[in-house]
Amino acid sequence: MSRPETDSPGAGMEFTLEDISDEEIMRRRALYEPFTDSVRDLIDAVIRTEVDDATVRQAQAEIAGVVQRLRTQQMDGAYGVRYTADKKGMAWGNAVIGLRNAIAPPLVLRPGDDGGVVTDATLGAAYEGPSGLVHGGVCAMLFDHVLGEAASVDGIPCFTGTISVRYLRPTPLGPIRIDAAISGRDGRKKIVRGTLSGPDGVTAEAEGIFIVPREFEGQAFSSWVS
Ligand SMILES: CCCCCCCCCCCC(=O)SCCNC(=O)CCNC(=O)[C@H](O)C(C)(C)COP(=O)(O)OP(=O)(O)OC[C@H]1O[C@@H](n2cnc3c(N)ncnc32)[C@H](O)[C@@H]1OP(=O)(O)O
Repeated sequence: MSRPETDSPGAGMEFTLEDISDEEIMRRRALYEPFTDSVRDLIDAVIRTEVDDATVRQAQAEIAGVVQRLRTQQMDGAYGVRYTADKKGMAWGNAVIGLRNAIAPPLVLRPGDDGGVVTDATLGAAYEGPSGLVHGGVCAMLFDHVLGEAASVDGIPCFTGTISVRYLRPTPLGPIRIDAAISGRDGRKKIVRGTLSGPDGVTAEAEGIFIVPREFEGQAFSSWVS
């Protein structure tokens, strides 16, 4: 299957116009959300299963059959960032928020009290680094996206220029929360700070410089459908 029409503000930064109705967005969400969740379950089951060797081999053959069936009709390349004519953004392949990406937790963001953004998620066995703890790279990835969303509150997507993470204490696997908000602005640059918390409080903090790429100026999204 070919991709929808591409609007190309710069190399490797394409947004793709796919003007579908709200009803069609809802239909796709209703179809793909449980589909992606079942693959998330599969990832968790593969990590934690203790069945015998024959059962593992049989499961592998069945999974290969499903993959073959799905690949009979496939888009070229990655999903991309798509948008409707009224500028609703759909980053459904995104590694952190992607509706169709089973490796995304996925994070669902909401406005914070301070003009920033907040998200709650549960990180299971697939996000492990040290035993029973969240991988440091996963923490950095989640910070990168959530701080980026906080920087993009006016609808114009910002790119990460620089981000630093201070790991204060280990983050246990399980429920987490991230809070982020803009702490300073300088032209196209925004300074954003955030915290990652587990059940016993803040475990890591991050600060980043997020920049509106010149090519994105004036290209605001109205909302982000995840
Ligand atoms: C509802 C919708 C939601 C939308 C929600 C969307 C959320 C998305 C969050 C995703 C976050 C990501 O993963 S983004 C993907 C990871 N990041 C990237 O791939 C970025 C790759 N780098 C680049 O594309 C570029 O280098 C940019 C865009 C960062 C900057 O390029 P540029 O625009 O040409 O910048 P330039 O004119 O040279 O400089 C502008 C100013 O920024 C400073 N500057 C430039 N680069 C950097 C840098 N890396 N770190 C610090 N500062 C920098 C310069 O000193 C200058 O300051 P002064 O002289 O003016 O003081």
